[in-house]
Amino acid sequence: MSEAMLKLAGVEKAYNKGKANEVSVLSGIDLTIGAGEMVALVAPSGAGKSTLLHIAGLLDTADAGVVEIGGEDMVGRSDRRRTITRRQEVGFVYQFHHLLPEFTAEENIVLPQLADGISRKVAEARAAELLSQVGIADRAGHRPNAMSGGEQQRVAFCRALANSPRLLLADEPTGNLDPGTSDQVFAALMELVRGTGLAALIATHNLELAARMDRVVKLENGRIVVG
Ligand SMILES: Nc1ncnc2c1ncn2[C@@H]1O[C@H](COP(=O)(O)OP(=O)(O)OP(=O)(O)O)[C@@H](O)[C@H]1O
Repeated sequence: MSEAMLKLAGVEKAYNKGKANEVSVLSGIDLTIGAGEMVALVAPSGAGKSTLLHIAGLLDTADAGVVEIGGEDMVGRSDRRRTITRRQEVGFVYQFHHLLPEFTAEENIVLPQLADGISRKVAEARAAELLSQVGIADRAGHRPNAMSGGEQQRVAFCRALANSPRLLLADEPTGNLDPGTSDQVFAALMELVRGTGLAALIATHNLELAARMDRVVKLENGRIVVG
C-alpha cells in the first residue's frame, strides 16, 4: 500500500464508561487507508459509524488504541495540536451540507481558507477551480437556499477539499438525495477525490456506490470486517 494516511489499530470506544448504562461501541478497530485510496464504510444503523469517523477525524478521542494521521501519532496530543492537524489534514462531508446560509457558494469555500491564513485572491481562485471541477461554476454567486440539494452537496465537497486535506471523511454524503441525483453527485465526489490523491473513508448504506470504491469494509459488532 502507498503511504498510510489514516491508521487505526485496536481502537476502542464506549459511552458512559464505567457506569451502569455503559455502551461499548468500538471494540478493537483495525483499519489503514493509504494515500489515493477510497474506502467505503458500510455499517448497520447504530453500529458506530459516526463514532468511528469522529475518532478518525480527531473530533472525539478513543479510550484505547492507535490513531495516526499522515504517520503522526495523535493519541495523547493536546487539543491544540489535534485541532491544527484536523484543520490542515482532514476534510469532512456530512449527510446534510451545513453550509452557511447567508453566504454564497463561493464564500462558503473561501471562508475556511481565509481562517487558515490563505489570501483572498488565492482562496477565490481555489474556490472557482473546485466549483468548476464539480460542474457548478455558474452557481458560485448563489446562496445555498437558491441551489438544489445536489448542488448544495457539491459545494460541501468543495468546502471540505478547499484547504487541500490529505484525508477525507464522509458520513452518508449523498444519503439525503434522491437516487438519481445521489449517483451523479457521488460520481462528482469520486472524480474530485481521484484528482487529488487523497485518502478517503466514505460511509454509505448504498452498496452499489460502495462497490465503486477501491475497497469496502464493514463495521460489525464493534470491529471492521472485510466486505
Ligand atoms: N454521546 C453518547 N452517549 C451514549 N451513547 C451514545 C452516544 N453517542 C452514540 N451513542 C450510542 O452509540 C452507538 C453508536 O452510535 P453512532 O452514532 O456512532 O452510530 P451510527 O452507526 O453512526 O448510527 P446511524 O447510522 O444511525 O447514524 C449507538 O447505540 C448510540 O445510541
